Amino acid sequence: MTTEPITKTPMTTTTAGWSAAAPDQPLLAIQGLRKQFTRANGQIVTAVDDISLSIAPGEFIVLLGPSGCGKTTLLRCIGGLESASEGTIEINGQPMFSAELGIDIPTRRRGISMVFQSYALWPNMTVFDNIAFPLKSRRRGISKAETATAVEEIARVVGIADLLTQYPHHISGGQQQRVALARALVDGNALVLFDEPLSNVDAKVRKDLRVELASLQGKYGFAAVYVTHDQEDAMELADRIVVLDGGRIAQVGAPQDIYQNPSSSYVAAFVGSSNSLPGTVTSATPTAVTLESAFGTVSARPSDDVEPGQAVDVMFRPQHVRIHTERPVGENTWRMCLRKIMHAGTHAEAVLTHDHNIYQARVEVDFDAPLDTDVWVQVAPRHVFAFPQG
Ligand SMILES: Nc1ncnc2c1ncn2[C@@H]1O[C@H](COP(=O)(O)OP(=O)(O)OP(=O)(O)O)[C@@H](O)[C@H]1O
Repeated sequence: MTTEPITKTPMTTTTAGWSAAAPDQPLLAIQGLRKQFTRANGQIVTAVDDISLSIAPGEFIVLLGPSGCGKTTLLRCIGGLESASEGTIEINGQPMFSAELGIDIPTRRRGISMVFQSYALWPNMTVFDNIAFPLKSRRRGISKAETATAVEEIARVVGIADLLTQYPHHISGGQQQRVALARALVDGNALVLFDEPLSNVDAKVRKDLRVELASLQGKYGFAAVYVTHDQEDAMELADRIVVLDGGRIAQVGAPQDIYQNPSSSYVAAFVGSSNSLPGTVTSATPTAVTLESAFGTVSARPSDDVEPGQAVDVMFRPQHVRIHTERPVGENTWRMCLRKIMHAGTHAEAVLTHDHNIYQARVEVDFDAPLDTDVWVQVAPRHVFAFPQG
């Protein structure tokens, strides 16, 4: 597993003309970070558990995982809203936090911007003043004219130039989030933290904002740490996804890499959809894993993590399932009953059952076969994973 940053050349200046980090050093370096909370009943929760991660200038990192896996706590530690219990955080080579050395630089001096799910706009300020706020609160302020230029530029880029005199409660949720985005970007900080910023807007606006966010990042070159439990956000936005499980890193990698080579059944189930059933390994060689399951003998791709006799989760993705009405030649050919076809616009999902268990296969929109009849299902061994159980 790599926790090193990918190489990507960011722009070295941003909206307000600040310099980003040198491309050859990580913008953000986290070492051995741990955060424990004590609940009201005295129970200790380890929300972040020994996380080490480096992020390159201009890199877009998504922290992905189910509720309670520690995404927000990790983000809040980076932002200085939470003090970790152990470990270090450096931004641009400068220590921001060290439990050992007692360093804990306040949020406003970390050189970061934040965008929250709740927008967190000032209700009594116009859109203009909300966006201008970070510039006005700088210790060495900039002139009124420079502020106006910066605000107008970023408002134009995020598509809210006509709303500058409005108050937050007079504009839509999607527009409010654009204001929050503009406020985060106007200062030109090289690192922007996002905490589920799209979860309060409807699906269409979410999609639009996601595309705009990606293009803004391309334009301004800021690095991002983006928290979400939405795998579409993660797949579309991330240079690298960090999948968290119980406060620990389960896997780090480029979206396609994680999708195609998940390291565990936890990751396979969370990134992309998958079918799964239990099995027992009968042989494991450098070229193949063979196992017994409710489907009979199954051939899976090779894995260093399993050995004969081991109980495993057998997993395969719906888009790798082929459905045939006549028995095809080859391995991993199973008889299933076709129960339903669910249409989803560009494709369709066939719902199949075997021994009362449900499996899914992605099919063409025009796929047609009689329901409640038996079909043959085939999955190439290279698309079948065998993961140790647990
Ligand atoms: N202030 C707190 N006091 C006690 N426990 C906390 C506190 N904040 C978070 N936790 C616990 O730490 C763990 C991680 O929480 P965190 O909010 O970071 O998860 P998350 O992945 O962001 O979840 P969600 O997606 O639901 O926001 C959870 O078990 C949570 O209950």
